[in-house]
Amino acid sequence: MSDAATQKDKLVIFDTTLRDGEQSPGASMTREEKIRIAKMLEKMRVDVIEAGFAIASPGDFESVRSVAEVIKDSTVCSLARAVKADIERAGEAIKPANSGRIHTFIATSPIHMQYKLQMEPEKVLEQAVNAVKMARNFTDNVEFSCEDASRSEFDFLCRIIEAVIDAGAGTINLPDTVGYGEPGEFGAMFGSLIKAIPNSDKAIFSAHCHNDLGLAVANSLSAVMHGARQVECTINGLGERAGNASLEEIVMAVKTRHDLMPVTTNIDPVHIVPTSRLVSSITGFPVQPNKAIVGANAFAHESGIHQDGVLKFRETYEIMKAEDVGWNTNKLVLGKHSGRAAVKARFEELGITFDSQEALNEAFGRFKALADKKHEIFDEDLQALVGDSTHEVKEKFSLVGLEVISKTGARPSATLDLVIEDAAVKAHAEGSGPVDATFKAIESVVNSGSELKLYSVNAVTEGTDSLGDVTVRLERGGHLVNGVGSDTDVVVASAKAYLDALNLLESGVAAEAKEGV
Ligand SMILES: CC(=O)SCCNC(=O)CCNC(=O)[C@H](O)C(C)(C)COP(=O)(O)OP(=O)(O)OC[C@H]1O[C@@H](n2cnc3c(N)ncnc32)[C@H](O)[C@@H]1OP(=O)(O)O
Ligand SMILES: CC(C)C(=O)C(=O)O
Ligand SMILES: [Mg+2]
Repeated sequence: MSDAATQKDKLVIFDTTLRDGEQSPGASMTREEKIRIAKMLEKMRVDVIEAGFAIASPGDFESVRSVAEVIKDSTVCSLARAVKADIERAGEAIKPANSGRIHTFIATSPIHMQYKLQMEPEKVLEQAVNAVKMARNFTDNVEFSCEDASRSEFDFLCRIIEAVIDAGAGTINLPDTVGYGEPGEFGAMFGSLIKAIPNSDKAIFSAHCHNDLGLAVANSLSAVMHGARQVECTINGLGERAGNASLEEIVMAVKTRHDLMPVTTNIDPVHIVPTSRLVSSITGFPVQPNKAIVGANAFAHESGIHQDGVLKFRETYEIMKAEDVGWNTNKLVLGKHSGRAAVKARFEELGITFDSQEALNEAFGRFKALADKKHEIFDEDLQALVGDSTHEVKEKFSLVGLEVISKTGARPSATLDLVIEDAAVKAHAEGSGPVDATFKAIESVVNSGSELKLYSVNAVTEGTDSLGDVTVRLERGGHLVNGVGSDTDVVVASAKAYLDALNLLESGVAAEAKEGV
């Protein structure tokens, strides 16, 4: 019986990212990559790291061996079929480990025994017992798995489990190999087996669930509620087909719902997000934004009502703390669903305050108009929004509408609807590009007599839907002005910046007054 068997409230976390996770098509890892991940798992205080399947290839043997050499605080494990060659190879690979485990398995379901193994149940039982005994020659930490346990017959499970415990297995793993289990039924299987098997108290029972029906975590938790004290899981739920149960979800579920599952893990959850990122970058498997715990949106709120709640009292909409699992902070994403409370709070964080409710309302109106055009409003967008509205300048010229035609092989043209001193004016011109055509069209009706000294455009945030921030510097009679304009359409932003500069010229505002724009 292993130590953990004596700690009834300790849940052993067995990570199989490096073995079952690696079985995801396309997720193969090199020895160095496995070592990097193993070190993070050790830092996170994972109890058992299944580092590979030593017989699979010389490379996998080396990986398991190297992980066994460098990892000091976690148990390092290799998988092995219930055959001599596999067990010897696994034993050799884990030899350098401070604490090494051999995990041997054989299928116990009628369908696997008949069609895959082509073995009679009695032969399977005999081979399982021999495998466990053989493994015990290398280590006293032996785990035995009844592959496809959820489709196996209860009486046969009872017989084989009792026999392998007697043969020296300290952990009995019951995998839902094909993700067929349902939480009620899967959990009940644990409860019934633990009750029925006379020597069940000599071993830790373990759940290993796959996600074919999206039930891997639910099945694992149900097993825990029925007596399982080890769960096998992977970072980001990586694994064969639809994946394995995700480590981060199980650990945080057990922690958050301790009222329902009175068990504790050794895991330090603050390393969860960095480990998730490392696994994702090594395997090239991205984490979906809405993935629990480690997805980019897991602690992000865009809705005004939620943001208002979180600002007043975080727990209104958060059951965990972002910082506890390794995020810097939770995130109030500003977008079209946001309300005044979140927008005002963000402005204040940027050092922008409003003298009156009207001023806030005006900025908020501009924010909503921009949010209708852009998915996410970033800090730079907010700064540009306010910058766009802070000059105390008489608006002699303003833009109503703009149409540009830009066709390959044809000269671009721009048609603008302007208001000049309260009168509607149409302007049209061609140019060497759409911006040039726009500026020429404005000049065709304004005749400002100014000279363009500088034109610059910046995408102030990332992404193709980002806000274009344009600066236009005009000079007339030694008088320099910097006009600015922001829009998701850079030609519109350019027209706004040009008209802003003309308004500044008309108002006599000097460029120095707006330096730093
Ligand atoms: C549910 C799981 O995740 S199980 C783990 C799955 N992971 C892997 O298979 C990855 C690594 N595997 C490999 O590299 C290879 O399959 C190896 C090296 C293990 C075996 O390769 P091969 O000898 O060429 O056999 P192959 O893979 O074609 O077939 C598997 C053989 O193992 C037998 N077998 C399968 N499971 C077991 C078991 N647990 N115990 C004993 N024999 C088993 C099969 O019946 C089959 O035997 P047969 O060749 O007599 O028909
Ligand atoms: C080898 C076993 C534990 C396995 O991965 C499974 O049955 O899914
Ligand atoms: Mg598996």
